[in-house]
Amino acid sequence: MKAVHFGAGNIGRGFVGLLLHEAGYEVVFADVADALIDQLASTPSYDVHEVGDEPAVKTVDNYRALNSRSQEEKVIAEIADADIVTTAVGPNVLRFLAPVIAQGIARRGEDLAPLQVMACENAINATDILRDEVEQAYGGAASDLAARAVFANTAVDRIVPNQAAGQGLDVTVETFFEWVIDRTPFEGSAPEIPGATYVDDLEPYIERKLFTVNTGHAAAAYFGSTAGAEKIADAMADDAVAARVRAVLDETKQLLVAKHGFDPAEQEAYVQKILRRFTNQHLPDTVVRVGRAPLRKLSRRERFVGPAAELAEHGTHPAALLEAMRAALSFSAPDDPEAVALAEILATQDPDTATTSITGLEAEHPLFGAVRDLIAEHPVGSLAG
Ligand SMILES: NC(=O)c1ccc[n+]([C@@H]2O[C@H](COP(=O)([O-])OP(=O)(O)OC[C@H]3O[C@@H](n4cnc5c(N)ncnc54)[C@H](O)[C@@H]3O)[C@@H](O)[C@H]2O)c1
Ligand SMILES: O=P(O)(O)OC[C@@H](O)[C@@H](O)[C@H](O)[C@H](O)CO
Repeated sequence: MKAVHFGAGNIGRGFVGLLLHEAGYEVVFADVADALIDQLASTPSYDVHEVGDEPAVKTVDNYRALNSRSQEEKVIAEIADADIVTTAVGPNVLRFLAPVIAQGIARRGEDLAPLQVMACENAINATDILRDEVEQAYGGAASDLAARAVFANTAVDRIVPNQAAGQGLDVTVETFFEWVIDRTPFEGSAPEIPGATYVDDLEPYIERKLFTVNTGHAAAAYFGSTAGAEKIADAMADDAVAARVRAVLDETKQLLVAKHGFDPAEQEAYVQKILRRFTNQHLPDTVVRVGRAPLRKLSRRERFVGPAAELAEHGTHPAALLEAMRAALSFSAPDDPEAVALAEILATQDPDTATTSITGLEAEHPLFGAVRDLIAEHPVGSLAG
């Protein structure tokens, strides 16, 4: 069994690659980072260090590595007879993978089972986004594509920080993980991946994950950054930050319970567990990594505006989520292109225009005015701190 996995970064090596390896797949890592691919190609194994209450070390071997830019033809050939394609590259990068995946699918022999494609990104229905791009790039008929490839949405959860320099290919991760996969597209032939959970309706799970883990995580990063913390665990050790994060998760809990019918006690236990994960002092995770790409995180269907908009539509003023958005608007990370672009938007666009360009909210939306007021705190001509 062979899997082609795009994105040999933190979650690629520390989670998806590991689980596919443990499921018995030979993993072909495809990435554009030259040094990383060279190192993977010349190293027979790497270790995943799980840190926390029950630490463990897992070794990943039986993999190969290709540069998906300079060795594109080889990647296409690998996809042509692979069983699975997975990605962990970031939602905005998926469109760049689509032409390669489409060509690989087009070259598959008629006798092969459909390629199983799963995007493992933090975004609602990331695999649908990838499928739409692959459809556009695919030369043949849509029915032909549907016969050759199956696309399933997933929700992946494991905190994998940026790795220390000098650590080589080894990855430090938390012990917790969850991989929830939509079973329905596979029509009875879902891949056997020990540790993965199959469900018939992914929406509640992906929303619960994104609007609890990622909303809370990003809130901790932005409140923590404002309070001067560098690490997420240190931010959460600040009682004022922890209380504000908790208030944010109270609001998303209200939405998730009302919308998806989660049992309130079960959701509360989920929240508690996640808050504990954020305090893991063994995990060297930073506010800069977790707060990365603030424009993506402040966009319409994402972890802040998504739940806040739905609460506002149902008459609830999402005060804590708005506080988190206020902190996000001031997020300063000079090496993060989106943080720089956000500051530029705030410094150059009037509040109405900036509200639309940052959040995608419609001017008549009940949340628009409250977000506009936050944005108006950054007068045109100033640069966000
Ligand atoms: N790190 C986590 O805790 C975590 C957990 C769950 C989900 N995720 C999601 O997984 C995805 C990846 O996150 P990460 O933390 O591993 O990031 P990362 O930056 O560590 O890894 C991304 C990798 O993708 C590669 N890449 C970029 N463009 C590419 C391209 N065109 N083709 C092939 N490879 C390309 C990069 O070189 C990098 O190695 C994101 O969507 C993230 O939200 C991350
Ligand atoms: O990857 P992002 O930028 O969408 O979000 C940053 C973190 O919140 C995220 O990577 C978490 O560590 C992960 O989603 C945990 O499962």
